[in-house]
Amino acid sequence: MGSRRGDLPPGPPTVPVLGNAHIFPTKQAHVQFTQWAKVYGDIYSLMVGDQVMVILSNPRLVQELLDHRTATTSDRPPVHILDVIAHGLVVPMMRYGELWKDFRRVLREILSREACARHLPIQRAEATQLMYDLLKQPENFFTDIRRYSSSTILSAVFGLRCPRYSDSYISRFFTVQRDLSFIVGPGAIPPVDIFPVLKYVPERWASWKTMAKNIKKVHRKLWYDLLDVIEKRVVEGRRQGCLMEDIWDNQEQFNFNREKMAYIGSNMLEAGSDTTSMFLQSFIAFITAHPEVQRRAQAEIDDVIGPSRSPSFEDWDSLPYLQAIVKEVHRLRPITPSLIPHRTTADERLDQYMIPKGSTVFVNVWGINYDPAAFDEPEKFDPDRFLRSEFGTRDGADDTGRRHDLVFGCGRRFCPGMEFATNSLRINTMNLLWAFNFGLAKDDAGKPIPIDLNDMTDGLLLTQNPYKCVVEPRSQRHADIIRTNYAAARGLFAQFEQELTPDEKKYVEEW
Ligand code: HEM
Repeated sequence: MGSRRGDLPPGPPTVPVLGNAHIFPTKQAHVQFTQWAKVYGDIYSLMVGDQVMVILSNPRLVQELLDHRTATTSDRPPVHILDVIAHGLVVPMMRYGELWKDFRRVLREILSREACARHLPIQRAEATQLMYDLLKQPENFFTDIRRYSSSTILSAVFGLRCPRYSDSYISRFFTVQRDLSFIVGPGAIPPVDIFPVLKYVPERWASWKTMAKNIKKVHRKLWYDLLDVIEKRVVEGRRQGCLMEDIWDNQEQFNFNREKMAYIGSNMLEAGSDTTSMFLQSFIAFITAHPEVQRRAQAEIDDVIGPSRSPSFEDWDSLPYLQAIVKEVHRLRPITPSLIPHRTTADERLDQYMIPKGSTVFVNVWGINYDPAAFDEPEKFDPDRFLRSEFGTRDGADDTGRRHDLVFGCGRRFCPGMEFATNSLRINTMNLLWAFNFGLAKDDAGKPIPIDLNDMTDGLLLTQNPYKCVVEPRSQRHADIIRTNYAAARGLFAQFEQELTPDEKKYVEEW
């Protein structure tokens, strides 16, 4: 146990029993994955006990294995704690099989391009509130963005918006997110997936089991409460067109019982909320730290849109420099820098190596995006690289298998929410640059406080840790248009505010 077979991809030396488990990175894994790629190559392996982990750091290899051989590379490694907490109903970590196919079929249908087009009005209206919030409380931009992304998903999925960061559903959701990230994070519970025998330690010696039970209770209560909102609305004839009402209406056709319905809603919320806000938080950090890029993007926006109206969705195609900025932020801050691992269900050969059935495969997006053989000065924030070449790569770079949407995953596990997410990113990046100047905050002595772009979160999802910046409207005219648009959006919001508490309603009236 722990040793590496001769036909596997190379990797760091192993020790008996543990293999490489003792050096498997528990923090910023993508950074270590990238360092090892420099030593062992674009395909290498790690042994964790007797489990094989393969790390791919080259787009051609990713395409060959995960995009082309999807029948045998679409499973996920087991995560016992999610079986306990969520009965295995968390789609991003769900094992490949009939249950996953049932969920995926529904997600494909309700997150299709046409379905997402139906939700554009509320996405736009929520984005208007984001601008309005930034006008009124610019110092809270970090949480304003998080409110935006969660409220947008809650609105589209449950027809239920949260006008405030502290509103009940949204804050219950954030608690659930925090608990879940903690318990699936490194070191929170013993390594039960590597040593399954640990699952059978009685609860009196395994406090993590009590913790998991408590988290499960809070989770299920939230998801079932949200489902009750939908049921009540449908029964009382107050439908408002959200995604969960579609699922409710088609539950037989979808083969969905109450539990599956409760969890599919939660899946969209969990997978779609922080991913979107984290991108926008990184985006603002980069444009604040690079004022010359910000000014040039604003000049482009002014040419196309001007100060007399706010951006419309259709403007996106006329803004090549902004498109290049968004690509560059995706390159430098991929939200999931090692994606979510896939697992093989048959032996596969890749180049000269064997990848045995049951291997866990990580895509080292970070290493691919920071590869000096592909990108000139890969650490540099340089949106122009995407104007010079399709993928931002240097002359003569090998682009086999390279694609813009790798940050959204591979093969059959490709993110089903990409369309929804992309719409949000387009609307908000246009709005933010049209409406505001983002500048460095100043300390008490009036000295600018630089943003440390290397101060990033640790965990499955990657963004900047909270930072300070000054957010100011670009002119009185811009501010007036934001206020007018927010007032106009109130009509649409009303359909999503049926279930607000009296306190929340009062807030909306006074805000
Ligand atoms: C910037 C925003 C987003 C990014 C970067 C992102 C990225 C990803 C990635 C990398 C995966 C894993 C793909 C793989 O395993 O190969 C994934 C899976 C998933 N995403 Fe997204 N996502 C975003 C937004 C969303 C949104 C808005 C939703 C839903 C409304 C969503 C729903 C899901 C679901 C349900 C899965 C699991 C798919 C499966 O395992 O079959 N995501 N996403």
